[in-house]
Amino acid sequence: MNKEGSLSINSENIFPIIKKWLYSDHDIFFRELVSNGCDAVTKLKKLDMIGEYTIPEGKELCVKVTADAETKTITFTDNGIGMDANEIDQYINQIAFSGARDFLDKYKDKTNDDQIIGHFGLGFYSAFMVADRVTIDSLSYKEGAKAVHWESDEGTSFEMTDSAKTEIGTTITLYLNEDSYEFCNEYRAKEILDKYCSFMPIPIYFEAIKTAEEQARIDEAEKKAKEEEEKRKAEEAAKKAADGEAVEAETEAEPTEKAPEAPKPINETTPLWAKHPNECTDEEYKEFYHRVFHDYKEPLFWIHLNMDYPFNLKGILYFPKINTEYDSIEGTIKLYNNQVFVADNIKEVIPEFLMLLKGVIDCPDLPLNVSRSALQNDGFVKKISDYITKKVADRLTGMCKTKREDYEKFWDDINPFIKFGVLKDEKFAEKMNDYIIFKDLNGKYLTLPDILKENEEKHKNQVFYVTDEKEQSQYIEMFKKEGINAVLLKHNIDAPFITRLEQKNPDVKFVRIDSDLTDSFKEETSDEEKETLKKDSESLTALFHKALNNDKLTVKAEKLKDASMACVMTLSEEGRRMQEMMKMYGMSGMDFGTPDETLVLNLTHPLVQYVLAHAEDESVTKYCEQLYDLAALAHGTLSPDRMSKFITRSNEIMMEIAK
Ligand SMILES: Nc1ncnc2c1ncn2[C@@H]1O[C@H](COP(=O)(O)OP(=O)(O)OP(=O)(O)O)[C@@H](O)[C@H]1O
Repeated sequence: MNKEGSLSINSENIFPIIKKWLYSDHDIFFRELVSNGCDAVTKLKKLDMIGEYTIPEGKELCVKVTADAETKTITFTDNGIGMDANEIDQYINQIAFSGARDFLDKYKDKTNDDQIIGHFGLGFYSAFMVADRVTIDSLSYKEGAKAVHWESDEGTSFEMTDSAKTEIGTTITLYLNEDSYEFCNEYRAKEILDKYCSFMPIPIYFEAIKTAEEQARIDEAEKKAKEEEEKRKAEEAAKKAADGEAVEAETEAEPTEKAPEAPKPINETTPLWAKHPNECTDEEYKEFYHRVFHDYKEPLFWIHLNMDYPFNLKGILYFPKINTEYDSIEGTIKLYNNQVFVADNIKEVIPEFLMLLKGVIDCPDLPLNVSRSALQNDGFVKKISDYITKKVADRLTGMCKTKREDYEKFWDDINPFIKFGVLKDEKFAEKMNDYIIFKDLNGKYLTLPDILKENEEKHKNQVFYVTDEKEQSQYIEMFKKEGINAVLLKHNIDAPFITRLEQKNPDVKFVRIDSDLTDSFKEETSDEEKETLKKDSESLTALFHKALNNDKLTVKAEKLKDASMACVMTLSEEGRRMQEMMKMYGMSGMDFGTPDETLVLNLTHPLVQYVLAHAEDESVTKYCEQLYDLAALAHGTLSPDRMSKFITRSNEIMMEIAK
């Protein structure tokens, strides 16, 4: 047999397009060719099942990939169904190439922003991304079939002749072009196979052949190591002999040559997600998590998705443990199509907030050979995404209802995720509404209605919160002394989250613990005293403005119950939130001035009384500066300049005491 033909593809048009398309993932040819091999094996197994073919006893059907760094080739061999000359003509010469051409025609004008998900659909043709010359040797399972050799240079014309292949199946050989030699490197090839093929349904074996030079280097190193070991032993024996110790003849038998271990497939043909949840143990879930996500920490818990109808979807979503409250949370959702890896974090299919989790989703029904924008508008895809969201919400609310202890235990880790979900997804928000809890100053968890009820009497519809336990410790102490509760809201997500809560509950107001001093902290004052307070406030304001050379600072005099505190700084809630928002939108480089600070001076404290009584003294400036800095320090840090002045001044004050 000898057949030649033209594939009627204009390489000048097509190659630049393909190269552009696959610029970032040239490596997908591994996936396409290995999965073609798996398909061929699956088909043969089906024929065996329906009695049209009998797989010889003991024969393992598999795919073998060999990366040969010496000859710069990669071969993909399967012992599946095989193809005869007609089939190659039909599937490769016509369908494969026309398929690739259709694909390119359809997408050549699209920009990179609208990429095809995972580049599905290029199939066999993707081999030409990395190889100038590709050959196929195939023997069909059909009785009396003749083996065929097919080859093509550049992918534009082909030649078909007889092949010497004797085993049923197909071998595809890629003669890599110079730009693509990296793919026959053992480690690179293995890395790509791990990425795409780790869970394909047929065993895949990998073999690497080193270059002659590499092999010679390895042999040389082994020889050297052996010689050194022998030299060491001889020296040891000589030393013992010199010391008069009897030198025992080496009784140890030479280690018997170990039989070489049978090669192991690189993949797991039945991944955990494909099993029924009842058949999986906690240990298996954890092991899978560590292995797939390279996260040494234990996951908190997981959700096994297992759906057959109305669409087929399987997967496992893990809630990861977050290292510290400052960790940015970034998950990975790996998308598979029938155990073939497609890509990570496809936001068109997986709701954005779920991308903070780690997990795998396998959905064979997904239309993957379409562009991203098409996926986004696809009703079916929307259903999938809604289903996943619902499952996650059900699991969380279920846990809150029946295992409240667990829910509270996980809350610190999972709350940023839930809050992000509430902000991003209205349906999720609706479901989670009654299951948002808040940790209070005593470490107890309360719902919003619980907190409002607690505060009903003195602070109706107000929720006090802490964002930083260290910086706000002075206020926490005050709150605790007065028996007023507050909740911890320490994550970045909390700022937009409480804004949302306020929008949804217009009566409720969240105020940070340091934003104001409510009447609860002040002594009761008669009208007369109020008058004096007002006057004192005015005098102190004038005094501090002059001393600090700052007219803008708001100064207030109060009679606080806690007599041990001379002064406190408060920051207006609104001003602070506004500033935080600016920061979040990346406008932090701009100067927005200090947020509305108020220096509250405690008139029950002797120091404040002293300042008031000695307004004319020269030393009073120092007192004012020191009080102002102390109030600011209790609330965070000072600027470097202010800090050095503070230290110098503190030393001076101590020197005065020492006099
Ligand atoms: N290793 C193989 N063994 C048997 N048949 C094969 C093999 N590789 C390819 N084929 C045949 O060639 C056809 C075309 O392959 P190609 O990879 O281009 O597209 P596909 O696998 O059908 O689709 P896609 O890869 O886009 O999902 C296949 O459908 C199959 O019939």
